[in-house]
Amino acid sequence: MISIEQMGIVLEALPDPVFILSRSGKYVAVFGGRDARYYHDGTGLVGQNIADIVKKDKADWFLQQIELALDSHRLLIREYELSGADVRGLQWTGPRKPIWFEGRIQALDFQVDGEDVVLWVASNISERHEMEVQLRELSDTDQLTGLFNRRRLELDLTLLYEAFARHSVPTSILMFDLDNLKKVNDTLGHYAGDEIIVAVSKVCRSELRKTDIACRFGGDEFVIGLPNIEMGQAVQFAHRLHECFNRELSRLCIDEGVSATVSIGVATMLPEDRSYEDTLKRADNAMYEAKRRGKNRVVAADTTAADTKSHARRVSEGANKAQQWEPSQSRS
Ligand SMILES: Nc1nc2c(ncn2[C@@H]2O[C@H](COP(=O)(O)OP(=O)(O)OP(=O)(O)O)[C@@H](O)[C@H]2O)c(=O)[nH]1
Repeated sequence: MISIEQMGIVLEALPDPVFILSRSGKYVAVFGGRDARYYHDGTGLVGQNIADIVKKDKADWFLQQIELALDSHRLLIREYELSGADVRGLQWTGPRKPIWFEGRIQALDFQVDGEDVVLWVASNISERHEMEVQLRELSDTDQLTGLFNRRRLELDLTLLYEAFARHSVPTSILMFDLDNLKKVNDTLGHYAGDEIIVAVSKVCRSELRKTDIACRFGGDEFVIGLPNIEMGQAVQFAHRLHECFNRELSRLCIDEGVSATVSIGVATMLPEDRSYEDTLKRADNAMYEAKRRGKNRVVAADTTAADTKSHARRVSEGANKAQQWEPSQSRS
């Protein structure tokens, strides 16, 4: 049999800190978690209330989890970030960086001072979390350019479409494709082609806002999502981008007779659109219209309601009617 004293030693030896917290957020007891490489010493928290030592939004979140665990009587598992600096009164001996925790929260079948209590085991999962973030970034990123890949674009455009449909946030899409990349590859080699793809993505990165989404759609095709941008602004932006592309690509000193340019199609989300794919399709059509008209240009898709309604028919007929932007059309 383990004695009460031995039980106390076992609790203190627990590698992860274990808190007993009351429904109102009082730290009733703290055990274990003594390794300062992973945890701050929490013994000073006993007797304090979470609402008095942690910022309000975080304290509210903790209280909510305690409530949930008590009401459901089921084990709750939650991940959260907390820094030593977030908690008033902690001794500054633990990790300097914010810690990612996995909290396991379980209701206990007894009360302390007339209050329900939970057991809260807090495990430091910072390394695992960092790895998960890196993995997520890798699975979202195109290897050659560092831009987002198609998978991530689809997720982000879905969110932009929801913001457009629910809150009427104007949103535009640019689709562009390199001109003559095959000839560059065939004449100057695949690395020269890669260089062009990378140069174009660098221009995207330097010209876009943080909230814009740039993606390599595949091969030599790219897509840019522009939240809060209406058609006129999108067309203006596309022209600016086009100039930057030309400037950058001409600096690459491609041999005479072999040069890469860019054809851009522009479309904006319309109330008739059922999903972002409708908008993307119009941008794609406009891009092919740019190719058809001789490449190296910007073409804006039709945006009038009548044109939009007949869009599907035009596409199925292969007519691809699109407008080329003239400065007078701009609505900056
Ligand atoms: N160097 C390089 N080439 C690629 C890459 N991905 C796709 N390509 C090439 O890009 C070309 C894309 O095909 P197309 O768009 O029909 O070729 P294009 O010469 O640009 O034709 P236009 O768009 O009509 O001007 C193909 O030759 C692909 O092999 C890549 O990652 N690196």
